[in-house]
Amino acid sequence: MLADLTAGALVDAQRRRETVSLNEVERLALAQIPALDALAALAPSEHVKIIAEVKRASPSKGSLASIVDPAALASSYAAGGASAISVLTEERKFLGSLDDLRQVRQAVSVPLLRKDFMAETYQVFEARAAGADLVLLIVAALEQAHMQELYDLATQLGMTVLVETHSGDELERAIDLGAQLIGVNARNLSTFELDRDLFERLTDRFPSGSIRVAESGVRNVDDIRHYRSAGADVVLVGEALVTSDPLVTLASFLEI
Ligand SMILES: O=P(O)(O)OC[C@@H](O)[C@@H](O)c1c[nH]c2ccccc12
Repeated sequence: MLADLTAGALVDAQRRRETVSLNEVERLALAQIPALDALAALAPSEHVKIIAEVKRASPSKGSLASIVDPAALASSYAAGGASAISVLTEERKFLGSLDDLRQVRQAVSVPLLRKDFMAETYQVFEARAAGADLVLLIVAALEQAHMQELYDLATQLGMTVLVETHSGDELERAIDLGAQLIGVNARNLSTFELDRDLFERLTDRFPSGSIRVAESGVRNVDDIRHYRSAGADVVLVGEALVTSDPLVTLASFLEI
């Protein structure tokens, strides 16, 4: 469940911190070339935009794809027209790593999202140091004042935050942060239940000018159409891409 995933991610960050100190990771973050403008890349347009995810496994489904070369997969996502790429860096259940993110950064020039369970400033600096342009903050995992602190740090580092919600109350909290890029995850990260109609129920409550992201549960082009007709500007897709020919699948999605 969500608390365990977050606790595990914090233990792993603590371990890395023994090798790379907070001061050092901050220095590396500030030495990076500036972050790409993800809000521009994901701005509403005539067709739906896709954030394509590098995802080997998940706690709800187990192994999805071996992905020996994340950079090669990301290159085909970019070639196929993905507007941004999400790289899962959580190690325990999603079998990702920061190294995956670094490799992908070398291979593509579209905005990159570090997808992980972020709960301390160290992880935000790490994301930027590894080349991320965006970070994920999950409202259900964070207390508001702490989330604001992480949000503000990411913004100061030039990154964009994708704020993930799973209810109307969480959406309010995302809006209170000042979030401009807001996601609704169809999957409840505590029960792993999927609700593909949740986005549709929340879509009217997004502030005007915000970018609406529908996350999870896409099986095929009909699911993209469903999210799009409910008002999604962007859809975040993992499993359907890693278990198919990503170029073919993306081409069909981007017609919507
Ligand atoms: O593989 P899917 O069902 O297309 O889902 C992708 C993405 O939305 C999902 O991986 C995700 C959404 N929010 C998260 C938070 C943490 C880990 C993973 C996620």
